Amino acid sequence: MDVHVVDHPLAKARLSTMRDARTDSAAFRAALHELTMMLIYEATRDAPVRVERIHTPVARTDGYRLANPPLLVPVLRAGLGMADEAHKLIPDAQMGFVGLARDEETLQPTPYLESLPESLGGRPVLVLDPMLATGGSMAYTIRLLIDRGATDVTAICALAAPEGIRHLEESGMPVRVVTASIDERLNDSGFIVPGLGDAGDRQYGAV
Ligand SMILES: O=P(O)(O)OC[C@H]1O[C@H](OP(=O)(O)OP(=O)(O)O)[C@H](O)[C@@H]1O
Ligand SMILES: O=c1cc[nH]c(=O)[nH]1
Ligand SMILES: [Mg+2]
Repeated sequence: MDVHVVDHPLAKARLSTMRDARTDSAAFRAALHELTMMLIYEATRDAPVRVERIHTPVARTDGYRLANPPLLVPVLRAGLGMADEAHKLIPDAQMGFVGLARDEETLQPTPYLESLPESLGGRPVLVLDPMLATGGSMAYTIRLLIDRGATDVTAICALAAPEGIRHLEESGMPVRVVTASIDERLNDSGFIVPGLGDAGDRQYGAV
């Protein structure tokens, strides 16, 4: 499985702001927005482009646009904080939504929303979720996408735990991971260490 760690100094700075327990919700959301831009930028580096002739005020030249804009799929709640920034970079993208809440005891994802196009054959998909912990939520989401015919899926995560990467690898599903860090481990409560806490709560408040 292809795992790409975006360890650019500017990405590290945004991630450090998110990790810092003193960062308030507004600053956390702002740092996640900026980090999302960097992750999407890297994730689409090799995306095929369509070339068309355009006119500058001075001359004719080649213009470029994405040949096959991806479907963006934020995983609610925490992934919502990545949706608008990803959409700004790829304005032609369609967006689907998946809502999952991890059970605090079993750590299994409980689904509460699924709004996805019926058929995804031939379409790249970018799944947006800041946290890849046990990998259960991401694996659940990717399964929904594969069941609709997706074969080109990229998980865009601010942070990943080694356990989550291993989970996706062992699932055998066709997925690539783009993240700003692979942290040390999960703790006994399934939180990423050192991590940043609960990404949903830090953006929107505790539920
Ligand atoms: O890899 P996993 O062990 O499945 O954990 C990761 C999931 O946990 C968080 O969501 P959470 O369930 O806390 O929901 P929230 O976004 O509403 O806070 C996070 O945004 C992921 O979706
Ligand atoms: O550390 C973690 C693990 C799962 N979900 C989060 O929001 N944070
Ligand atoms: Mg949460």
